[in-house]
Amino acid sequence: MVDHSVSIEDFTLLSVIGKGSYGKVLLVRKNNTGEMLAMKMLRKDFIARRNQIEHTRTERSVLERVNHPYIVKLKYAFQSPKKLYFVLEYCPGGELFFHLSRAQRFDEPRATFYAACMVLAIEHLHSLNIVYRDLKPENILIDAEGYAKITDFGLSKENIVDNTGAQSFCGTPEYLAPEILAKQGHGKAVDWWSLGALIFEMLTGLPPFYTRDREKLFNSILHEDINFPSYLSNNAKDLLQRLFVKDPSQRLGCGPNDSEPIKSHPFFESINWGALLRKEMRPPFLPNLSNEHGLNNFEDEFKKMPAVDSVGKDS
Ligand SMILES: O=C(Nc1cccc(C(F)(F)F)c1)C1CCN(c2ncnc3[nH]cnc23)CC1
Repeated sequence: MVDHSVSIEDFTLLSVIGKGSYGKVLLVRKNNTGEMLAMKMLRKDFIARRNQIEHTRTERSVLERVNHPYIVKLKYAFQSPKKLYFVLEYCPGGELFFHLSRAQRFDEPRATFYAACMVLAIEHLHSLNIVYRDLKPENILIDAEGYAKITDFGLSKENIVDNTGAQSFCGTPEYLAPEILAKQGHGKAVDWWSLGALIFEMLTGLPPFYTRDREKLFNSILHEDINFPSYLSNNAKDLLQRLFVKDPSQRLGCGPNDSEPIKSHPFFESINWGALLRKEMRPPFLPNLSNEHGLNNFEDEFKKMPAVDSVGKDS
């Protein structure tokens, strides 16, 4: 269970690793154990203004009871008059997005490995009747051994949408399933669509249906078929075709066995699912941790910011 009895004094703030207008993420050390952790600080007024209290509370309560090797653990949660603090396990490998943008694209074994970690994480959330909805490279982190984990949802940067309404969908829409855009509600099948979008982007370097024009993007997600680069393997193309089915009831993974037909697809033939769940499969890439605490795996723009207990302007 998450410990609520700690306070900011129990931590030494070391470096900024993520920042937005309403919050930031710091690399911190827990003073009594020396443990390195990621502390997410959010401004209450910002969340309240966007009536995200309920959303944040439910997401947090979800996170508190989830324990899985490929889901970032929430270790501590506490608050001050103005702020909420969530202390999560630290992944020194940084965001998957950081590595994907530098590598342009991943080879199939690497993409398959990260996708398989995500299949197990999503399968676990679905077993708790939780739909993740937010699978995208920025929400996937690499731990010290090179395994991929999904980060805390509901508190991630995209989930607190601005209330202009213009951005009525959370964050970048590339991975949104058609049924979300068509406002037909969304069940577990949306996560399998997003898995397809993640695999596509890891193998090609671009999200599916990539266009700068938001309107065209929505229309193509809703109505167009995806075209696959010729270098994709037949297994990859076949799996992606079955995940990019617009009708969620016909999509792979939407049946009563949820992830089973996905795990048994030839694209994942190299994965020993039991071994992976026990973290006994060797990751394809070891993050470079030479620089202290792996900070080389985070954007430079954050590192020059002061690591202080303040968020936003009026704090
Ligand atoms: O949250 C992030 N950035 C970000 C960007 C804008 C706004 C905000 C918010 F306002 F919510 F604070 C956050 C990133 C994702 C989480 N990050 C983690 N890195 C390492 N270990 C981790 N363990 C858990 N998370 C991480 C890297 C940073």
